Formats: sequence, C-alpha cells, structure tokens
Amino acid sequence: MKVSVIGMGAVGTELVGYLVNLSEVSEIVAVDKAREKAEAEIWDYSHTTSFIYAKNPLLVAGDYPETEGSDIVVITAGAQLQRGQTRDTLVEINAEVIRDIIGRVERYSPQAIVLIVTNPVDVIAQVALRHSSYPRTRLMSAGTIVDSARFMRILSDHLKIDPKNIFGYVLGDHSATGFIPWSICNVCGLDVDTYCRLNGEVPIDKAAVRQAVLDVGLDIFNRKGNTNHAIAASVFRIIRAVASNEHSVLPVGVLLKDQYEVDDVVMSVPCVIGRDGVQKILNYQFTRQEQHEFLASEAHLRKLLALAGV
Ligand SMILES: NC(=O)c1ccc[n+]([C@@H]2O[C@H](COP(=O)([O-])OP(=O)(O)OC[C@H]3O[C@@H](n4cnc5c(N)ncnc54)[C@H](O)[C@@H]3O)[C@@H](O)[C@H]2O)c1
Repeated sequence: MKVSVIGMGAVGTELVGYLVNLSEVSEIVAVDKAREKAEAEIWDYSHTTSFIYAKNPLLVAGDYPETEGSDIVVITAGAQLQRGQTRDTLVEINAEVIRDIIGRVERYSPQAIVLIVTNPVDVIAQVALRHSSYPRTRLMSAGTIVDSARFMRILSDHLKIDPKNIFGYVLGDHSATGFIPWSICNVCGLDVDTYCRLNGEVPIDKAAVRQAVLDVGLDIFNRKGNTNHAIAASVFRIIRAVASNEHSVLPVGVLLKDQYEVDDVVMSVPCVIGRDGVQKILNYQFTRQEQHEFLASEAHLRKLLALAGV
C-alpha cells in the first residue's frame, strides 16, 4: 500500500512515524512546500528502519508526480493557528490551500482514498470535494474522531477505567459546536448514569465533560503551539481500518445527503470504514435535544462554507 502525506509539519511528521511501522504500508511519500523539511524528515525516518519491525518501506520526499498511484493521500498542509485564534479563522486561507492542492492530488492518484486533516477540517473536506471528482465515499475529513478520542479518555479518567471500555462519540463538527449524543454512549454496555449508579461512581456532569472535551485541544495548543499526537493517532486509526478492510465504525466527516435532516454538508457521524473508504453511513435516532445540537453544528458549518466560497 502506498500512502502519501501532503504537509510535513507537526501532524504529518508524527503520522509518518506511525506509518513506517505498519506492515501493510510499502511506500510513503512526503510532500511539503518546504521541500527541504520534507526531505530532512524522510532521511531522519530512514535511519529508524534498521531497528523497527517495519517491512523496510520505500521512503520518498518528493513532489506530486512521486505520489502517483497512492492508495491513500493524507492532507495536513496549510496554515496553523496562532495563539488566541480558533480553527475557524483558518477557513479562507486553508480553503485556498486545498483548492491549490486537490487537483494535483487527483491528477496523480484518482483512485486514492483522501483523508483531510487541515482545519477547519469538515469545511476543507467539502472544498476538496467541490474542486475534485472524488466520490464522497473516498474523500472524508478526520472530523470528530480526535474529539471522540478525547471524550473517551476524559470520561474514562472520571470512571477510572480503560478508555477502550467507553463507547461514545463527539459528532457534528470539529469545533465548539461539536456535541456528545449521550443517548448512544455507553460504558461496558450500560448508559453512563446507570453505570455510575450501579458501580458507586459520582454521577457524570455531562455539560462539564463536553466543555472539557471541546476545550482541551485549544488548551494543549496554547501550551505547546500545536496538537499532533492525538490527531496523528486518530488518522492512523482510520488508515488501519482502510488497510485491513476492518469495517470499523469511526466518527469521520462525510458529505451527508438527506441524512440526519441535513443535505450537502460534510459532518461527522459514525461511518463503517474499510478498503473502499466510507462503506456505510450509519443512522441513529437522536433525541430531540441531540438533533437540535446536530443542526446547530450544521448551521455553524454553513456559515464557514460561505466564507470558503462553497
Ligand atoms: N483535524 C484535526 O483534528 C487537526 C488537529 C491538529 C491540527 N490540524 C490542522 O492540520 C494542519 C497542520 O497542522 P500542523 O500542526 O502540522 O501545522 P504545521 O504548521 O506544523 O505544518 C503545516 C505544513 O504544511 C505545509 N504547507 C503549507 N501550505 C502548503 C502547500 N500549499 N503545499 C504543501 N505544503 C504546505 C507547511 O510548509 C508546513 O510544513 C493545520 O491546518 C491544523 O489546524 C487538524
């Protein structure tokens, strides 16, 4: 499997660190407008391959022609936040970046699965769809997968259990309007309130958990100037699902067509992910309040889409 990473900044570089260890990956191509940075990262990684359990993947720093025939292309290229900004402030500049990139990606890898990471991620994915012929099943945003990972961790810290025993999502969009549909969240098969009641735990303050989930990314950013570990692990999780044709359910941003009362907006909902990308968009029956929150996400995204010229 050939994977190309466009944008070798903090996120792209961290992701390559995962990819060199995935045995399904035989070739990794790194592209960045700062060509020397991409080359240096690839050289550095090449010096890890004597010691890791990877199958000696071909490591290339190049330009778009070298990405030809990629099975997966991950796009992390673009402007990064400055302290005090929100992800939304990047919309116009990163819409311009993706318009510049996506045609070249498609020219060399028309059959690829494209994963958008550049923020604001759901809007940028929709711009990419608008300016390419990729079907919505093969071009998705990382969406709220990282928020969902944060949610599972924060809830598990409250309950003092492994986050993998929490089942739940943040849905809607990767911004302050993302929301937690508690009606489809469970802990070891029990809804959260029942779990706490039966197991001697203090009831969960759901509003506080949501706020903590939404705030923590910016808190990390304000302390270290980026967030890269959780998003790289999240994107790698999607790539594993594709590489092994797992049919795993993950919350990613996908163009909705008359689902969840939304038409023609990329939003994060649970999707079955496998070799062909999004194999199925799952349907859930939200409560009235959850549906209201989902539509608040949609309204937020539509405002950004207008700024992005979509
Ligand atoms: N979706 C998420 O959950 C999530 C999480 C973290 C970061 N992000 C986003 O991912 C993006 C990258 O973050 P980062 O921390 O790696 O930023 P970074 O500044 O470290 O890296 C961005 C890289 O993109 C390159 N670049 C810029 N324009 C380019 C172009 N036209 N062609 C090729 N390369 C180009 C830059 O040279 C740089 O190396 C940002 O938009 C950030 O907001 C998203």
